[in-house]
Amino acid sequence: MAEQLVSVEHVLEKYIPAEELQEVWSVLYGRKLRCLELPGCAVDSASQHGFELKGYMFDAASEQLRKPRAIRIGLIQNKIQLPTTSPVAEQVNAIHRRIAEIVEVAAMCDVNIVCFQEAWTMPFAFCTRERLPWTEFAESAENGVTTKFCQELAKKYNIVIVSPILERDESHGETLWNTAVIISNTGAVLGKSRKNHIPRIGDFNESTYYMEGNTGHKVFQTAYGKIAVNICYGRHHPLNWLMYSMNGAEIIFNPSATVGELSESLWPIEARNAAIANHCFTCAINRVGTEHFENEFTSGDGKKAHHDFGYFYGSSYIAAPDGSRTPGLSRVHDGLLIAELDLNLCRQTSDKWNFKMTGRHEMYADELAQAVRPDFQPNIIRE
Ligand SMILES: NC(=O)NCCC(=O)O
Repeated sequence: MAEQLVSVEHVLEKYIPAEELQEVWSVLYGRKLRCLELPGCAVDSASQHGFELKGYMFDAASEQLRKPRAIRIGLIQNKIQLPTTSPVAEQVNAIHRRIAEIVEVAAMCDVNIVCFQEAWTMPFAFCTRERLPWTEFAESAENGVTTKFCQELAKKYNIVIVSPILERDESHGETLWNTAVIISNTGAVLGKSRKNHIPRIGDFNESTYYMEGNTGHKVFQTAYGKIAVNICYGRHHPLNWLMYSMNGAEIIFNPSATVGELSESLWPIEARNAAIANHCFTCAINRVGTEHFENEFTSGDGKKAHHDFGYFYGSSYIAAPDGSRTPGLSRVHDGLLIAELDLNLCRQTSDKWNFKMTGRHEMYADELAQAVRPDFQPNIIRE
């Protein structure tokens, strides 16, 4: 089998002549971002623990009345640590240990907010449709072992943590949800945001496991800025991004689990477009690796029964309101992507492009209200 491409950026850097590379970066990525100088101890630790570490800076123009609002965010992408047949508690513990190593490096780099990938404590077993053992990975958002683990890290490092888990909601008949828990830098659980849109495509048999979210489009005021979480498949829905932005999100995280054949060509477009359209920063995070399941499964799409989803292609990246973006993390390795953002760029870009002012939302609201009615007739004029 041919070796997997590590990243598109590697190929560009290898083959584009140096004198043209800068312009190619600008055309493809908006502008060439400055690299962050990261402390030697962080670089050493990332290399010792075998994960990629990259850092970039999105600056903004200086203003007379507002100070820069520079904060650092970190996105973590990773493989599962143990085979999917290992005992559940061992799998969870092993992933906790891995994430603790990476968060420690984030803290060395003065990261203020860190976000993990979708359903980060478990293999993405929702392809299988089997209940046990996968539903055993579900935990309380308020006091499950993973939330407690994150609370300790948050307090230790004074860091906000976005922790997307499979949630078991004991107050509502043990209902399962796909939920991001937001843990404040004080260690308190600030709240939770559930996945609104559930995929019904290919092997993504997720509706077998959990329900469409009922938490709307919450925005969380953290010590470092206003954040929201649009989980995975929600990135295909422009109105989902829009509503987080309407509630004032300055950064929208998009923790995901998606595979090459299905979505890799959409990946660089969707979160980046959302950053542009909504005058905010967006953060696309995807897991890496291929996860093997003991029992074969099919998905009613004519494909022969198989044991895995295919490869999760990583490529996590951050996009800014002005359309610029970081290079992606690798398609194959665990990694930590750090960016320093000046949040003033959100309003500066909004004042320049005026998408919020020119949005005509009242017109869409009226037309959408009609379009969802059972007696709706499309507005088509015919001769
Ligand atoms: N986890 C998830 O929603 N995946 C769906 C596939 C995709 O949106 O690319």
